[in-house]
Amino acid sequence: MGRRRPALRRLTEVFYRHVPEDPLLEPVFRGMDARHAEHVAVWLGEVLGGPADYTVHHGGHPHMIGRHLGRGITEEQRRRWVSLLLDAADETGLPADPEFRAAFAGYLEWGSRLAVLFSAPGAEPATDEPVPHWDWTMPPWQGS
Ligand code: HEM
Repeated sequence: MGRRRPALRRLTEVFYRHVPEDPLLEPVFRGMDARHAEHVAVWLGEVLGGPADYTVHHGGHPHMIGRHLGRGITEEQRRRWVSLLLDAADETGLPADPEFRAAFAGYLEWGSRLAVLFSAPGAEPATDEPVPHWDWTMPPWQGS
């Protein structure tokens, strides 16, 4: 998935370019770290089977958890985050085959719901876990 890094970088760049225009998400990301988009692209690459660069260079799973702690992400914000990221996938021409998009949307649903849980006030999530690996098993559709 190292070869997919440029596509994921474009994805997160476009996503975070739109975030300041979004009233629900703008306050969440105000003052965000300038390298955030790049780091999230590296994270997604590792999750989707690419090199373990987030684990090796960016603090791995504990760092990702730490960046969400105490933020109190709401269901509305989570839903908008997923929706904007899927819009950015279209805008940047990420592969549109049903199998990839189903897996990608599934990961975003799963991960963003966890983000709501571990960003809640008082949550004490385990941090000593590896970066997850998302796989997909649907074979390409053979219909005519
Ligand atoms: C699948 C779901 C998600 C993934 C994979 C993800 C991934 C990440 C990663 C890897 C970081 C740390 C970046 C770094 O190392 O600098 C991060 C930070 C952050 N995330 Fe998420 N995230 C998810 C969901 C969300 C949601 C739903 C929100 C809010 C609506 C959110 C808000 C933030 C914020 C505010 C930061 C800190 C930004 C900064 O660097 O200042 N995340 N996320």
